[in-house]
Amino acid sequence: MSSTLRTIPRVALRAPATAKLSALRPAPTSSARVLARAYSSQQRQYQMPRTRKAGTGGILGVLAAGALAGWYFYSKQQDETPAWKKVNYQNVYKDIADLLEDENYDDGSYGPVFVRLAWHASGTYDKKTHTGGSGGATIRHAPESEHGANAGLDVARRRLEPLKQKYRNISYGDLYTLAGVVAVQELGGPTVQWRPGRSDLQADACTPDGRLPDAAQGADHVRDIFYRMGFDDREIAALVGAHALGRCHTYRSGFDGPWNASPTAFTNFFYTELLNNTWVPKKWDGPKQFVDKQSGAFMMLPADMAFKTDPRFRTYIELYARDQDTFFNDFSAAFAKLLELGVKFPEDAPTYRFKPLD
Ligand code: HEM
Repeated sequence: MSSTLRTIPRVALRAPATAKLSALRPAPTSSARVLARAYSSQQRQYQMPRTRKAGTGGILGVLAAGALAGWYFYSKQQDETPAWKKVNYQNVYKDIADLLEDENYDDGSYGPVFVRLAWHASGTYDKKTHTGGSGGATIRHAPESEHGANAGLDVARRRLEPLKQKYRNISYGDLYTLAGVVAVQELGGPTVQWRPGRSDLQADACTPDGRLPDAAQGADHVRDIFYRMGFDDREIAALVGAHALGRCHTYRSGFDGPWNASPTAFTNFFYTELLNNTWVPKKWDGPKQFVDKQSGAFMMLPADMAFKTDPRFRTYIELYARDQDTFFNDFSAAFAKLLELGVKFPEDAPTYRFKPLD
């Protein structure tokens, strides 16, 4: 077969099919010219699609190559962008806000338990060793997740988990702290500055048990715990005002009941209730706690009572009870500081102050 091919002249091999056909063309009489035109137009009709096909294919090829190159450079650039920069935090804020309400949970809101999650994720910080804090989100790992003080916070983490799946570039540390900010703001509290850029750590970075306050103790213990984090008396007194929110659960901490009648509204009621009520020990077989003498419906922890009895704390309790704006300002600053304890933020991490939703 190959030898047969070799015997055929190269010109014949290269000659287009049209060349052979033109050799068969009749003499150019006028009718023949018509025929020839018809023939050549037939040829054009036959050839044109081939030409057009090749052109479209070429353009498509160039476009595809361009798109491919564009995609390559885009994805390369995306890969080099740190994960925290790929998240739209305003959208996360909105999605967290949408998770707050649930008429079947507690008093109808996950807000209080989100605030507690943000606080317990952050309140493990030790300024001497620079360990703990919200940076690594170690609160989600055992043994830290199992520390007595963290009982019940799995509920908050589970509620937030779908958002971690939705925004896979957000760190748990950013998600948990932002949830605290959203809850404070959406329940009517002050706006709170917040920065992203925390990087999650593994279980080996868990902090030892005992870094969070023990509710059964008094002012000295409370100071030891909060001074270790780097707070002063005024900041401590402002932070504990978060006990306007939520309630104690016997099946979590052993204590029982809300601090006031509006546990899903961020107010200065912790201070007004603490000062204006007479608090008596609750008669029950649970841990020592106090209830208001009048109705017995509201409670105070022994550690809460220390803010009334300790003279230095009491100054601030009185200030915040009569001046909600000052409380809001001080709480906002102290809470923002709490959420950032020990976190090494990227230099270009922006500071957000989200607008509360309507
Ligand atoms: C003196 C220091 C503190 C002590 C001893 C303390 C103790 C407690 C205890 C025992 C509970 C009940 C937990 C349960 O049974 O579910 C609780 C709830 C709560 N704590 Fe504190 N806490 C302190 C400071 C703080 C701070 C600084 C914040 C926030 C800035 C905070 C926010 C909350 C919130 C919002 C709840 C309600 C949680 C819910 O409703 O699920 N606490 N706290």
